[in-house]
Amino acid sequence: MNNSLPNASVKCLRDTSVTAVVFPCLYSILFIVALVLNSLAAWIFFSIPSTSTFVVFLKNVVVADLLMTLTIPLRILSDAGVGSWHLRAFHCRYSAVLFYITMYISILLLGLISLDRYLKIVRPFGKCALQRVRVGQMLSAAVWAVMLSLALPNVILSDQPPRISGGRLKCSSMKSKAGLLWHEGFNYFCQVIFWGTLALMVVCYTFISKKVYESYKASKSRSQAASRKTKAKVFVVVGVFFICFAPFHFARVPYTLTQTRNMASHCQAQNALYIAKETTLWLSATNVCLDPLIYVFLCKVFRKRLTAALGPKALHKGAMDSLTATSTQLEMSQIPHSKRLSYNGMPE
Ligand SMILES: Nc1ncnc2c1ncn2[C@@H]1O[C@H](COP(=O)(O)OP(=O)(O)O)[C@@H](O)[C@H]1O
Repeated sequence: MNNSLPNASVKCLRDTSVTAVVFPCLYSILFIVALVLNSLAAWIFFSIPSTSTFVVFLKNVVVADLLMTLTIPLRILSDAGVGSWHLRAFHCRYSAVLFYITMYISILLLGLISLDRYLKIVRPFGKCALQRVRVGQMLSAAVWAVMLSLALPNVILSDQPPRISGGRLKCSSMKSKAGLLWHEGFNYFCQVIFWGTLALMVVCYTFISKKVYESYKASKSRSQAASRKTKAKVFVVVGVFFICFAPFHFARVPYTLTQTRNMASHCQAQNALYIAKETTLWLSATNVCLDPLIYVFLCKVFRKRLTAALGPKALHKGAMDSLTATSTQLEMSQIPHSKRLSYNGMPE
């Protein structure tokens, strides 16, 4: 393996004619929406006591999403080419790393949330170790600690004087040989995190969906349409997760190889892969706006606090009902109360 920065990569100037205009605009919109939604979510969540692992994980997702949102302004300036190369270098070394880590922390936490919902159905009343608040807090802390410490070499090993040869500074040009090696290895590790979490979610939600369907049948519900709708809604969370993150994970591997090995020696191909990576990364980042919707749909306590905060008049009951109807919470009004099983796994 050739661990040195390929000459082709250094010589090939990054074409930023499109990215310098389009991405700052796209990220600006994302920043405003994400800041409003996540600040509101944080304000509500931190008035809710951590009485379940579910709330613990959701609180951690809010913190990760808020941190990720705060890195966006620097990304906007860096993409737009505003400021000196020092700003771009700061983005490469610190801000971009934090952006990626918080993204993967969110992914891991969403995996833990699906596992938690699954356990809630298997043991609605019993408490296994994973359902204890203390264990939830320790697991969340472990996720943060592992991700932060494993990404630290990405910061430390970006210590080379940046090579700017006319075009935009490439983050990989600030890395030593060891830095490039770690960057590539850590990116493979992140691929495992994403595809592993996706597999876990598919298994958990398939099981949840099956249980919800059985719950319908047991109630001898006449509404087959409602049952079908329920099953479809169950997959909304997994579907959104896949659509947001999968394209980036397909684009990331070949792009990383252009950074670390002599792959795609054609400059045009390198630029195309860069644009593909940037576009799909923006799509992944939109997840920071979608997570707050999950809180509304899945977390009853959150929904109650939100309604109270916005005031009963401000949020018309009809509007709230339609929100709940499109939710994945799957409250089953046709089912006798004693047999109801909601998507969030709790007998309502
Ligand atoms: N999955 C990841 N986790 C943590 N840091 C990452 C990850 N992927 C890339 N990085 C770091 O983020 C910075 C920007 O990387 P990258 O987006 O590949 O560069 P560029 O903007 O030049 O395409 C680099 O320091 C890189 O090591």
